[in-house]
Amino acid sequence: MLIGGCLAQQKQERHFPSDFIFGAATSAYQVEGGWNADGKGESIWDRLAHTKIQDVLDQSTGDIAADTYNNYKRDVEMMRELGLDAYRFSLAWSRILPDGTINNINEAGVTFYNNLIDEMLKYNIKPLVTLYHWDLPQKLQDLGGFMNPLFPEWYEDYARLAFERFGDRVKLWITFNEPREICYEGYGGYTKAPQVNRTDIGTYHCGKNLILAHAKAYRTYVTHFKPTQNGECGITISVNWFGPLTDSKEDEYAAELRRQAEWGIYAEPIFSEEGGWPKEISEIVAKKSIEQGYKTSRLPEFTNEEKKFVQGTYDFFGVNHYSSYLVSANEHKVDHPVPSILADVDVGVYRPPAWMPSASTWLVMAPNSVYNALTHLMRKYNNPPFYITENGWSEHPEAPLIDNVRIIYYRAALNSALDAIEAGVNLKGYMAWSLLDNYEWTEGYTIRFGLYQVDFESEQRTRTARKSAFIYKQIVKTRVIDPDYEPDNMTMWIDEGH
Ligand SMILES: CCCCCCCCCCCCC/C=C/[C@@H](O)[C@@H](N)CO[C@@H]1O[C@H](CO)[C@H](O)[C@H](O)[C@H]1O
Repeated sequence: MLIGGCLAQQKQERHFPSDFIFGAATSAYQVEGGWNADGKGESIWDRLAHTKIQDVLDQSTGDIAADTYNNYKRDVEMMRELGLDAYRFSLAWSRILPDGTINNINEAGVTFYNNLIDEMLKYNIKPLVTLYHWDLPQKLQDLGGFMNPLFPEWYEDYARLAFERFGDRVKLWITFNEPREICYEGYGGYTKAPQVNRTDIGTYHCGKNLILAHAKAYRTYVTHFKPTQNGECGITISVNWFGPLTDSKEDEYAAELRRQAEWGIYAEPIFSEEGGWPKEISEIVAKKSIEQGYKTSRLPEFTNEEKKFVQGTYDFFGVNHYSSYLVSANEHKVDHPVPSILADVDVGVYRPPAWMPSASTWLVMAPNSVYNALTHLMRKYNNPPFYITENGWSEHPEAPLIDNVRIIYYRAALNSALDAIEAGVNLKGYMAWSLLDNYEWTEGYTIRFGLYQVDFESEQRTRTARKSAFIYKQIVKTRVIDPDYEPDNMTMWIDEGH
């Protein structure tokens, strides 16, 4: 089209599908507070925050956090303001089962989640419920937690109760949030509760028990609940992109090994046609284990029966994606504990300085990040239904409400998601992390991810919409990413019908 003698750039509006689900995400320990309210039992994060306060950057706890336990109606109002289709939150296992076992149900805890779910459904907001988001009942950790071979049975009992009590209204279930953080950081390392730090076997033994627990819960859902409740059940895996630093074969192989270490060991047994652990890392760990004097591999093998039991246990693949890294076979290596999973794969990781840093050391703004991760998973696992269950940008507490960098990040990530959809990725939805500022684990309240700012000094934990909330609201409403959209002001409202 020619206007004034020049070719006018027509805005090529790309739309998200009309049935695409936009939402936001949180987790119980990070937002709820009420750490011991109404019969709730102690979790491993209560224990860490209360006994290892020196390991938390600002010596804070999640005892109150954003006080969602008392402010959930305000949180639902914020979901309405954003016009969300769905909201992802997690159940605190120890709020429902204080000692972790099915013998002692805390009805007050069940009531809290029923109230939250009912308030959301009043306004047609779909609950996307994570059964486990890192806050194991301490009483189960006292028995070994994820290292105990009985863990899959404990977890299946808990999941079954959740399906019984909430499954009439909850149609999207996530068994675990981020096996990597649960196992590698919590059992193979020290950076997450319960800080077991068994670098040699923690990641691997936790990983096997977690995967078996996931499969038990999934099969229980499909057999006993799905026929009447018609919901879907999946798992959320932390899938940041790890690509080769150069196009050399060594770096390509090194990148594949790092992907296997970061998320392949959890995805392959569930989503791959072969099942079981990824071949390359399995062979490496077996060889190194024998060289190191172990009688058997530090990565405990699945039996053929277990492999079959785990394979195909999904209705969708939940992807938590934030950033990318470049992997080298020989450069940028750092010392890792020996033995440990990162020493096993023995590769280097690099991020170009041009990739803008956030407030989180691990999170930088990388080009085509969502596209690279999702198209790789599509090709590797035959394009299962995907939900991006977390994606977001962090800033420091003093950053202004006019959070223009977060807006750049979200627009780039959502454009990359559209690129992935156009490439054929079966992407069904996107959950922004996070609805509101929350307790960022061992970084306490020093890191902020919220579309809504939380004043943690105020009694009522006042929530205030950041500019990014208005931008996200517009994308949710129009299903279009308009790079020029600017809100008229910073006063939030609820659109009719929400
Ligand atoms: C100069 C050094 C260059 C190399 C950098 C070091 C190598 C890093 C190796 C990659 C590590 C990536 C770990 C990142 C994981 C995150 O994606 C994951 N932890 C996100 O978890 C979710 O994060 C949310 C916001 O932080 C929130 O905490 C939520 O509960 C989590 O599910």
